[in-house]
Amino acid sequence: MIEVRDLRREFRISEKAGFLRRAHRTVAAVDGVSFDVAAGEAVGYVGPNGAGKSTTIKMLTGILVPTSGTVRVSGVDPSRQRKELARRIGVVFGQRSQLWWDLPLADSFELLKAIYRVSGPDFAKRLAECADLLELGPFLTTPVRQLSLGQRMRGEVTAALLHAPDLLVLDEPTIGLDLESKERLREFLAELNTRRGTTLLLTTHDLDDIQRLCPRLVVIDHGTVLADGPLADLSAEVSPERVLVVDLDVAVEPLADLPGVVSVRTELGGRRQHLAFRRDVTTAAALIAAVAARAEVHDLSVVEPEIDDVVRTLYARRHADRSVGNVGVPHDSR
Ligand SMILES: Nc1ncnc2c1ncn2[C@@H]1O[C@H](COP(=O)(O)OP(=O)(O)OP(=O)(O)O)[C@@H](O)[C@H]1O
Repeated sequence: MIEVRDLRREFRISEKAGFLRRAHRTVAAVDGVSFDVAAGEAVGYVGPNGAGKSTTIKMLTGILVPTSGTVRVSGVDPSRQRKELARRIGVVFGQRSQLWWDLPLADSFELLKAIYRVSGPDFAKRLAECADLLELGPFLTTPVRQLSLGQRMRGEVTAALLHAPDLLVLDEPTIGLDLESKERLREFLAELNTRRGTTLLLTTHDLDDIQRLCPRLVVIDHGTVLADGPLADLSAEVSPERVLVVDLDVAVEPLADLPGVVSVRTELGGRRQHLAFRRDVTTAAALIAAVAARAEVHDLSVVEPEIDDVVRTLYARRHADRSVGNVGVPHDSR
Protein backbone atom coordinates (compact mmCIF):
# COMPACT_ATOMS: atom_id res chain seq x y z
CA MET A 1 0.00 0.00 0.00
CA ILE A 2 2.89 2.35 0.85
CA GLU A 3 6.50 1.93 -0.31
CA VAL A 4 9.05 4.49 0.80
CA ARG A 5 12.70 4.11 -0.24
CA ASP A 6 15.58 6.26 0.92
CA LEU A 7 13.33 9.29 1.02
CA ARG A 8 14.93 12.66 1.55
CA ARG A 9 13.57 16.18 1.66
CA GLU A 10 15.74 19.20 2.12
CA PHE A 11 14.74 22.75 2.95
CA ARG A 12 16.88 25.76 2.25
CA ILE A 13 16.70 28.12 5.15
CA SER A 14 17.95 31.65 5.39
CA GLU A 15 19.34 33.01 8.65
CA LYS A 16 20.51 36.39 9.82
CA ALA A 17 24.31 36.41 9.76
CA GLY A 18 25.22 39.92 10.82
CA PHE A 19 24.02 43.38 9.88
CA LEU A 20 22.13 43.20 6.55
CA ARG A 21 23.69 39.85 5.71
CA ARG A 22 21.84 36.57 5.49
CA ALA A 23 23.38 33.12 5.26
CA HIS A 24 21.72 30.16 3.64
CA ARG A 25 21.98 26.58 4.62
CA THR A 26 20.24 23.38 3.70
CA VAL A 27 18.63 21.15 6.29
CA ALA A 28 17.37 17.63 5.69
CA ALA A 29 13.96 17.34 7.38
CA VAL A 30 13.71 13.76 6.12
CA ASP A 31 17.05 12.09 5.68
CA GLY A 32 16.93 8.63 4.07
CA VAL A 33 13.68 7.11 5.34
CA SER A 34 12.56 3.66 4.12
CA PHE A 35 9.53 1.65 5.20
CA ASP A 36 6.61 -0.31 3.74
CA VAL A 37 3.02 -0.49 4.88
CA ALA A 38 0.99 -3.49 3.72
CA ALA A 39 -2.74 -3.38 2.94
CA GLY A 40 -4.81 -3.67 6.11
CA GLU A 41 -2.07 -2.58 8.52
CA ALA A 42 -2.45 0.20 11.09
CA VAL A 43 0.89 1.92 11.61
CA GLY A 44 1.83 4.71 14.00
CA TYR A 45 4.47 7.11 12.66
CA VAL A 46 5.88 8.74 15.79
CA GLY A 47 8.76 10.91 16.89
CA PRO A 48 9.54 14.08 18.83
CA ASN A 49 8.83 17.63 17.59
CA GLY A 50 10.71 18.39 14.41
CA ALA A 51 11.51 14.71 13.73
CA GLY A 52 10.23 14.87 10.14
CA LYS A 53 6.79 13.28 10.51
CA SER A 54 4.71 15.95 8.81
CA THR A 55 7.29 16.36 6.06
CA THR A 56 7.04 12.62 5.35
CA ILE A 57 3.23 12.74 5.39
CA LYS A 58 3.28 15.70 2.99
CA MET A 59 5.43 13.66 0.57
CA LEU A 60 3.13 10.65 0.92
CA THR A 61 0.11 12.79 0.13
CA GLY A 62 1.69 14.63 -2.80
CA ILE A 63 1.86 18.05 -1.12
CA LEU A 64 5.68 18.10 -1.15
CA VAL A 65 8.04 16.75 -3.81
CA PRO A 66 10.91 14.62 -2.43
CA THR A 67 14.45 15.91 -2.93
CA SER A 68 15.48 12.29 -3.61
CA GLY A 69 14.29 8.76 -3.00
CA THR A 70 11.02 7.19 -4.06
CA VAL A 71 7.47 6.98 -2.74
CA ARG A 72 4.60 4.86 -4.06
CA VAL A 73 1.24 5.10 -2.39
CA SER A 74 -1.50 2.77 -3.57
CA GLY A 75 0.52 2.20 -6.74
CA VAL A 76 0.99 5.85 -7.71
CA ASP A 77 3.71 8.48 -7.37
CA PRO A 78 2.03 11.00 -5.04
CA SER A 79 3.55 14.27 -6.25
CA ARG A 80 3.21 13.38 -9.96
CA GLN A 81 -0.26 11.80 -9.85
CA ARG A 82 -2.09 13.88 -7.28
CA LYS A 83 -5.54 13.46 -8.82
CA GLU A 84 -5.17 9.71 -9.08
CA LEU A 85 -3.89 9.63 -5.50
CA ALA A 86 -6.83 11.69 -4.22
CA ARG A 87 -9.21 9.07 -5.59
CA ARG A 88 -7.42 6.30 -3.71
CA ILE A 89 -6.57 7.71 -0.31
CA GLY A 90 -8.20 9.77 2.41
CA VAL A 91 -6.25 12.38 4.36
CA VAL A 92 -7.00 14.02 7.70
CA PHE A 93 -4.81 16.78 9.06
CA GLY A 94 -5.63 17.63 12.67
CA GLN A 95 -4.51 21.21 12.21
CA ARG A 96 -5.91 21.89 8.74
CA SER A 97 -9.40 21.58 7.32
CA GLN A 98 -10.72 20.17 4.07
CA LEU A 99 -14.21 21.47 4.87
CA TRP A 100 -15.81 24.70 3.67
CA TRP A 101 -15.75 27.00 6.66
CA ASP A 102 -18.93 28.98 5.93
CA LEU A 103 -21.08 26.09 4.75
CA PRO A 104 -23.08 23.66 6.85
CA LEU A 105 -21.20 20.40 7.31
CA ALA A 106 -23.71 18.52 5.12
CA ASP A 107 -23.03 20.92 2.22
CA SER A 108 -19.29 20.26 2.43
CA PHE A 109 -20.07 16.56 2.10
CA GLU A 110 -22.25 17.26 -0.96
CA LEU A 111 -19.41 19.19 -2.57
CA LEU A 112 -16.98 16.35 -1.91
CA LYS A 113 -19.51 13.91 -3.38
CA ALA A 114 -19.45 15.95 -6.60
CA ILE A 115 -15.64 16.34 -6.59
CA TYR A 116 -15.02 12.62 -6.11
CA ARG A 117 -17.98 11.66 -8.32
CA VAL A 118 -19.48 9.40 -5.69
CA SER A 119 -22.81 7.88 -6.76
CA GLY A 120 -25.96 8.91 -4.88
CA PRO A 121 -26.57 5.53 -3.23
CA ASP A 122 -22.89 5.07 -2.23
CA PHE A 123 -22.79 8.57 -0.79
CA ALA A 124 -26.01 8.08 1.18
CA LYS A 125 -24.80 4.74 2.56
CA ARG A 126 -21.34 5.96 3.58
CA LEU A 127 -22.59 9.20 5.09
CA ALA A 128 -25.31 7.38 7.04
CA GLU A 129 -22.71 4.97 8.42
CA CYS A 130 -20.29 7.71 9.51
CA ALA A 131 -23.12 9.90 10.82
CA ASP A 132 -24.32 7.01 12.92
CA LEU A 133 -20.96 5.85 14.30
CA LEU A 134 -19.54 9.34 14.78
CA GLU A 135 -22.86 10.83 15.92
CA LEU A 136 -22.86 13.66 13.40
CA GLY A 137 -26.67 14.03 13.29
CA PRO A 138 -27.06 16.96 15.71
CA PHE A 139 -24.66 19.23 13.82
CA LEU A 140 -24.94 18.25 10.13
CA THR A 141 -26.70 21.55 9.39
CA THR A 142 -24.30 23.69 11.45
CA PRO A 143 -21.76 25.85 9.57
CA VAL A 144 -18.29 24.38 9.98
CA ARG A 145 -16.94 27.56 11.61
CA GLN A 146 -19.40 27.07 14.50
CA LEU A 147 -18.40 23.47 15.23
CA SER A 148 -16.33 22.49 18.25
CA LEU A 149 -12.95 20.95 17.46
CA GLY A 150 -14.23 17.46 18.32
CA GLN A 151 -17.28 17.89 16.09
CA ARG A 152 -15.16 19.25 13.25
CA MET A 153 -12.70 16.36 13.47
CA ARG A 154 -15.54 13.89 13.19
CA GLY A 155 -16.62 15.83 10.11
CA GLU A 156 -13.06 15.76 8.71
CA VAL A 157 -12.84 11.99 9.09
CA THR A 158 -16.21 11.54 7.39
CA ALA A 159 -15.11 13.86 4.56
CA ALA A 160 -11.98 11.76 4.06
CA LEU A 161 -13.99 8.54 3.82
CA LEU A 162 -16.86 9.50 1.49
CA HIS A 163 -15.03 8.09 -1.56
CA ALA A 164 -14.24 4.85 0.34
CA PRO A 165 -10.42 4.99 0.16
CA ASP A 166 -8.37 1.89 0.97
CA LEU A 167 -5.83 4.00 2.87
CA LEU A 168 -6.45 6.72 5.43
CA VAL A 169 -3.51 8.94 6.38
CA LEU A 170 -4.02 10.96 9.55
CA ASP A 171 -1.69 13.67 10.86
CA GLU A 172 -2.36 14.20 14.58
CA PRO A 173 -6.05 13.28 14.35
CA THR A 174 -6.78 13.56 18.08
CA ILE A 175 -4.80 16.73 18.80
CA GLY A 176 -6.72 19.10 21.07
CA LEU A 177 -9.73 16.80 21.51
CA ASP A 178 -11.25 16.08 24.91
CA LEU A 179 -10.97 12.57 26.28
CA GLU A 180 -14.45 11.50 25.20
CA SER A 181 -13.99 12.75 21.62
CA LYS A 182 -10.59 11.06 21.43
CA GLU A 183 -12.06 7.77 22.55
CA ARG A 184 -14.97 7.99 20.11
CA LEU A 185 -12.61 8.70 17.21
CA ARG A 186 -10.22 5.90 18.18
CA GLU A 187 -13.10 3.46 18.43
CA PHE A 188 -14.27 4.46 14.97
CA LEU A 189 -10.79 4.18 13.42
CA ALA A 190 -10.18 0.81 15.06
CA GLU A 191 -13.45 -0.48 13.57
CA LEU A 192 -12.58 0.95 10.18
CA ASN A 193 -9.28 -0.90 10.23
CA THR A 194 -10.42 -4.23 11.63
CA ARG A 195 -13.87 -4.55 10.05
CA ARG A 196 -13.35 -2.77 6.72
CA GLY A 197 -9.67 -3.51 6.31
CA THR A 198 -8.89 0.18 5.65
CA THR A 199 -5.14 0.72 6.00
CA LEU A 200 -4.21 3.40 8.53
CA LEU A 201 -1.05 5.47 8.82
CA LEU A 202 -1.13 8.05 11.57
CA THR A 203 1.24 10.47 13.20
CA THR A 204 0.53 11.27 16.79
CA HIS A 205 2.05 12.56 20.00
CA ASP A 206 -0.67 10.81 21.96
CA LEU A 207 0.63 7.45 22.97
CA ASP A 208 -2.89 6.27 23.85
CA ASP A 209 -3.69 6.55 20.13
CA ILE A 210 -0.90 4.10 19.45
CA GLN A 211 -1.80 1.74 22.23
CA ARG A 212 -5.37 1.63 20.97
CA LEU A 213 -4.84 1.68 17.21
CA CYS A 214 -1.39 0.70 16.04
CA PRO A 215 0.05 -2.80 16.35
CA ARG A 216 3.16 -1.45 14.59
CA LEU A 217 5.24 1.66 15.17
CA VAL A 218 7.74 3.42 12.95
CA VAL A 219 9.78 5.69 15.22
CA ILE A 220 11.55 8.59 13.55
CA ASP A 221 13.98 11.21 14.85
CA HIS A 222 16.18 13.73 13.04
CA GLY A 223 14.68 12.58 9.77
CA THR A 224 15.78 8.96 10.08
CA VAL A 225 14.01 5.79 11.22
CA LEU A 226 15.09 4.79 14.73
CA ALA A 227 12.95 1.69 15.09
CA ASP A 228 10.24 -0.16 13.22
CA GLY A 229 8.18 -3.01 14.62
CA PRO A 230 5.43 -4.14 16.93
CA LEU A 231 5.18 -2.16 20.14
CA ALA A 232 5.80 -5.34 22.14
CA ASP A 233 9.12 -5.97 20.33
CA LEU A 234 10.27 -2.38 20.78
CA SER A 235 9.45 -2.57 24.44
CA ALA A 236 11.40 -5.84 24.78
CA GLU A 237 14.34 -4.18 23.02
CA VAL A 238 14.53 -1.18 25.34
CA SER A 239 13.65 -3.00 28.49
CA PRO A 240 14.75 -6.64 28.80
CA GLU A 241 12.95 -6.88 32.14
CA ARG A 242 9.30 -7.31 33.02
CA VAL A 243 7.78 -7.34 36.49
CA LEU A 244 5.52 -10.05 37.88
CA VAL A 245 3.49 -8.88 40.86
CA VAL A 246 2.17 -11.75 43.01
CA ASP A 247 -0.15 -11.66 46.02
CA LEU A 248 0.50 -14.68 48.21
CA ASP A 249 -1.69 -16.23 50.87
CA VAL A 250 1.14 -16.17 53.41
CA ALA A 251 4.24 -14.02 53.81
CA VAL A 252 7.43 -15.68 52.51
CA GLU A 253 11.06 -14.62 52.19
CA PRO A 254 11.80 -12.53 49.04
CA LEU A 255 11.76 -14.95 46.08
CA ALA A 256 15.05 -13.64 44.71
CA ASP A 257 16.47 -17.08 43.97
CA LEU A 258 13.87 -18.07 41.36
CA PRO A 259 15.34 -18.51 37.83
CA GLY A 260 15.45 -15.26 35.85
CA VAL A 261 14.58 -12.99 38.79
CA VAL A 262 16.93 -10.01 38.98
CA SER A 263 15.39 -8.00 41.82
CA VAL A 264 12.55 -8.20 44.30
CA ARG A 265 10.51 -5.55 46.10
CA THR A 266 8.18 -6.72 48.85
CA GLU A 267 5.03 -5.20 50.34
CA LEU A 268 2.54 -6.26 53.00
CA GLY A 269 5.28 -7.95 55.01
CA GLY A 270 6.22 -10.27 52.11
CA ARG A 271 2.71 -11.24 51.00
CA ARG A 272 3.00 -9.08 47.88
CA GLN A 273 6.20 -9.39 45.85
CA HIS A 274 7.27 -7.46 42.74
CA LEU A 275 9.61 -9.81 40.90
CA ALA A 276 11.63 -8.15 38.13
CA PHE A 277 12.68 -10.89 35.71
CA ARG A 278 14.60 -11.11 32.46
CA ARG A 279 12.34 -11.99 29.56
CA ASP A 280 15.26 -13.62 27.72
CA VAL A 281 15.88 -16.02 30.63
CA THR A 282 12.38 -17.04 31.68
CA THR A 283 8.74 -16.50 30.80
CA ALA A 284 5.96 -15.12 32.98
CA ALA A 285 4.25 -18.55 32.86
CA ALA A 286 7.37 -20.40 34.07
CA LEU A 287 7.93 -17.86 36.83
CA ILE A 288 4.31 -18.08 37.99
CA ALA A 289 4.68 -21.88 38.20
CA ALA A 290 7.89 -21.48 40.23
CA VAL A 291 6.22 -19.03 42.63
CA ALA A 292 3.19 -21.33 43.01
CA ALA A 293 5.51 -24.16 44.07
CA ARG A 294 6.60 -22.00 47.05
CA ALA A 295 3.31 -20.45 48.18
CA GLU A 296 -0.31 -20.22 47.16
CA VAL A 297 -0.85 -17.35 44.74
CA HIS A 298 -4.22 -15.63 45.00
CA ASP A 299 -3.66 -12.76 42.58
CA LEU A 300 -1.05 -11.75 40.00
CA SER A 301 -0.31 -9.29 37.21
CA VAL A 302 2.52 -8.71 34.76
CA VAL A 303 3.64 -5.09 34.46
CA GLU A 304 4.86 -4.04 31.00
CA PRO A 305 6.99 -0.93 30.52
CA GLU A 306 4.85 2.13 29.80
CA ILE A 307 4.74 2.96 26.12
CA ASP A 308 5.97 6.53 26.78
CA ASP A 309 9.01 5.06 28.51
CA VAL A 310 9.70 2.83 25.53
CA VAL A 311 9.58 5.67 23.03
CA ARG A 312 11.50 8.04 25.31
CA THR A 313 14.24 5.43 25.81
CA LEU A 314 14.51 4.89 22.05
CA TYR A 315 15.00 8.64 21.49
CA ALA A 316 17.48 8.91 24.34
CA ARG A 317 19.53 5.97 23.04
CA ARG A 318 19.72 7.44 19.61
CA HIS A 319 20.83 10.80 20.99
CA ALA A 320 23.52 9.02 23.01
CA ASP A 321 24.69 7.17 19.85
CA ARG A 322 24.75 10.43 17.93
CA SER A 323 26.76 12.27 20.53
CA VAL A 324 29.34 9.47 20.55
CA GLY A 325 29.44 8.86 16.77
CA ASN A 326 28.87 12.29 15.28
CA VAL A 327 30.77 14.71 17.46
CA GLY A 328 31.19 18.03 15.70
CA VAL A 329 29.40 17.02 12.51
CA PRO A 330 26.65 19.55 11.85
CA HIS A 331 23.37 18.04 10.69
CA ASP A 332 23.34 19.92 7.38
CA SER A 333 26.89 19.16 6.29
CA ARG A 334 26.37 15.47 5.56
N1 LIG B 1 8.91 24.62 4.92
C1 LIG B 1 9.96 24.43 5.72
N2 LIG B 1 11.05 25.23 5.63
C2 LIG B 1 12.13 25.02 6.42
N3 LIG B 1 12.22 24.06 7.34
C3 LIG B 1 11.17 23.23 7.49
C4 LIG B 1 9.98 23.38 6.69
N4 LIG B 1 9.11 22.41 7.06
C5 LIG B 1 9.70 21.70 8.05
N5 LIG B 1 10.93 22.20 8.31
C6 LIG B 1 11.90 21.67 9.29
O1 LIG B 1 12.03 20.28 9.08
C7 LIG B 1 12.11 19.60 10.32
C8 LIG B 1 11.02 18.54 10.38
O2 LIG B 1 9.75 19.18 10.45
P1 LIG B 1 8.38 18.38 10.51
O3 LIG B 1 7.28 19.39 10.50
O4 LIG B 1 8.36 17.35 9.44
O5 LIG B 1 8.49 17.68 11.93
P2 LIG B 1 7.40 16.88 12.77
O6 LIG B 1 8.02 15.59 13.16
O7 LIG B 1 6.12 16.82 12.02
O8 LIG B 1 7.26 17.82 14.04
P3 LIG B 1 6.01 18.14 15.00
O9 LIG B 1 5.79 16.92 15.83
O10 LIG B 1 6.51 19.28 15.80
O11 LIG B 1 4.86 18.49 14.11
C9 LIG B 1 12.00 20.65 11.40
O12 LIG B 1 13.31 20.98 11.82
C10 LIG B 1 11.36 21.82 10.70
O13 LIG B 1 11.77 23.05 11.26
